[in-house]
Amino acid sequence: MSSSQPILPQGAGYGVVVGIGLFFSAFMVMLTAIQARYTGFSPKNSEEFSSASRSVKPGLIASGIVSAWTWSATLLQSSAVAYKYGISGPWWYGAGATVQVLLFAQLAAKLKLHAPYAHTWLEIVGARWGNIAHGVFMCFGLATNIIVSSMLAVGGSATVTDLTGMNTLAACFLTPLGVAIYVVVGGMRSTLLCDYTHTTVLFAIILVFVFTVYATSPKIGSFARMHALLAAAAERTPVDGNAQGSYLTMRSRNGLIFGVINVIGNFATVFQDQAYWQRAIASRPASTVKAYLLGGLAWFAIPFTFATTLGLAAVALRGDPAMPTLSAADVSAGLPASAAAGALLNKAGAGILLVLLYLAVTSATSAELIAVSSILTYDVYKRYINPNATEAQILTMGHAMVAFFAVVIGFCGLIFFYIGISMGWLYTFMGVILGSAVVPIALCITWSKANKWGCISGALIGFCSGVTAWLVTTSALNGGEINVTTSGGDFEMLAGNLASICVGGIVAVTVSLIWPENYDFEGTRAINAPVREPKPSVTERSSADEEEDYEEKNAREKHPEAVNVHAVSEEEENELDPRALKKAFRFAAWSSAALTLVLLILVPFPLFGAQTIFGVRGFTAWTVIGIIWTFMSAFSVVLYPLWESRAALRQITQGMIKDMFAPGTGKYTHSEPQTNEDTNA
Ligand SMILES: NC(N)=O
Repeated sequence: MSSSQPILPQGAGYGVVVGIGLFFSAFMVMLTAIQARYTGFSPKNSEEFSSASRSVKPGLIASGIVSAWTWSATLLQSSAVAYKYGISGPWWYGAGATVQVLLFAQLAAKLKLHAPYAHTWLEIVGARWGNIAHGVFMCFGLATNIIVSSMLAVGGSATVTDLTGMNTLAACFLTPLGVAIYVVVGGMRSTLLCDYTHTTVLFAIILVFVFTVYATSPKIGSFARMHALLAAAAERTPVDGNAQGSYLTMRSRNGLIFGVINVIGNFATVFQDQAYWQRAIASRPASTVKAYLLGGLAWFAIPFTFATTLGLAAVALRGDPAMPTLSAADVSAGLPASAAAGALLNKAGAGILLVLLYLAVTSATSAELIAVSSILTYDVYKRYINPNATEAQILTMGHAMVAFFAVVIGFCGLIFFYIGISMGWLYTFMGVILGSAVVPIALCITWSKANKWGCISGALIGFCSGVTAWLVTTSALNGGEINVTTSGGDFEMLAGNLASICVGGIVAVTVSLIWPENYDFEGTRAINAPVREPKPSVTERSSADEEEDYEEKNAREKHPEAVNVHAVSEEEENELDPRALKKAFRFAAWSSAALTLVLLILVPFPLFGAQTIFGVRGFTAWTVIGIIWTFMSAFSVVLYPLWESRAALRQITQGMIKDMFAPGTGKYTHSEPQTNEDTNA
């Protein structure tokens, strides 16, 4: 790790790692109690625990997407590629991992259309294609969760060790265990609320670094000075493969290679990670597409602006007495950001980076824990072990699996630590073993003609091709030597990623075109579909029914903006109207395709082709656009969720005030009207 002594004491490491876990556990207990008392939602119900009763509004879902998609790598690896390739690194990291979330909006729309009551994406695969497909794709799904969680553990623990000297293994185990406590306590809805608080602090800290680097730091302090320092760094050590060796150009061969790897790897980790399906499942049908488009666009600003700030600062500060020398292994471990934070702001910089990192790690880990718990509960326990499981058994299993996976994450971190695999290596490797299932999974959910055996064989043959291409390229380029270092090269990983996703896609599509299925999705629509009791006829209506109607009418008159629980589910039922969902899908398809074109082609390639080296004005404009984008992101995932939940917040506040002045009167009762926004509380 970096050559200098840790900037913070070990106690700070334990304090943050254990303290954040305990703080959020206490916060969850409080939120859950408030939620149960004033809104009527309680995670003691398994539907509420795993899918927040499918009722969450788009701002909070977008915030949850941003939070789940902000990994340790989002901050550390993006800064590492800025450090290695210059300004193209943050662009390729941000754009190359945003488009998948935008495109996922299409899958989310299809989910609501084809399987509105599913708990997991694997239930859809199982209902359409049976146990073999379910088993094969479950291996890909769980492998995705394990790789992502390991990356969180490995990246987070390397940085906490570097900053504080804390034992890496202790960090690997303590982080997921602390998160497991609050996930078990709160379930999906509270996890989304926790994500919201994490995201809020995350944006605040990123802006602190931005203003430090570009406005107040005596070491950099302006765009012009950063530009001059980057130009001087390129004079001393030109970047191999960049136009004129400059850090200030999008013409970067290795930046582009990283971009391609990034795009492929992140398709796998969105499309086959239950965490993103889970947010679509928790979302209200009418606003799922909006949530994913908003979440994707908001997220882009995090790696782009953070890495354009701290990753470039790490280059600019080379030679500064406070800046440690970074080896290739340090860069692969993602340490440029923490080195720059310490060099700029000393202990304060290191401290806030540590908090930032741990917020990112814990919120992404919470998403992974609840995702794996849902798969193990619904796709293993309920499907294969106890199909007649009761509500209580499902909930107990959900809790147990959260704890189990937290321990698994600790062990994965330990294994990767001992075999010397870093976060950067895992990040570029993920597409090699996961990429082959991307197209088959997308086809299963969206295309009636997708062929079962075409998709299964596509995923398996693509996997073998990816691993073979990766190893053969490693051997060919390194004189037959295959080890962790040689196999982690740019071309080696590029070959494996490309072979995996392309072969998987080509086999699945070709077989499906030759032997098309004609699936009507009736089987997937039936998954967990609620059994509706017919409304009693006028003659069968009891006086209790009439009394209920009378109360409902009264409540509506008193609260015109509110509806009761029955009305909410009626509204949700209306939102499942196929015509509206097909329209939402078309909107998702056009807008996500257009944004993908802009982010991956229209912006980077003209700059790549023109070999432009940014002058001070160009660099300033580039960075200021990132900063403005960051503010807009913060508004949409921090302020917008508050606005859309205003009625629920008012209801909770009123309940608390009532309780304060007349204890016991503020509690939510079933007959009390529940606002639309309650569903977001
Ligand atoms: N979530 C990512 N790829 O940072």
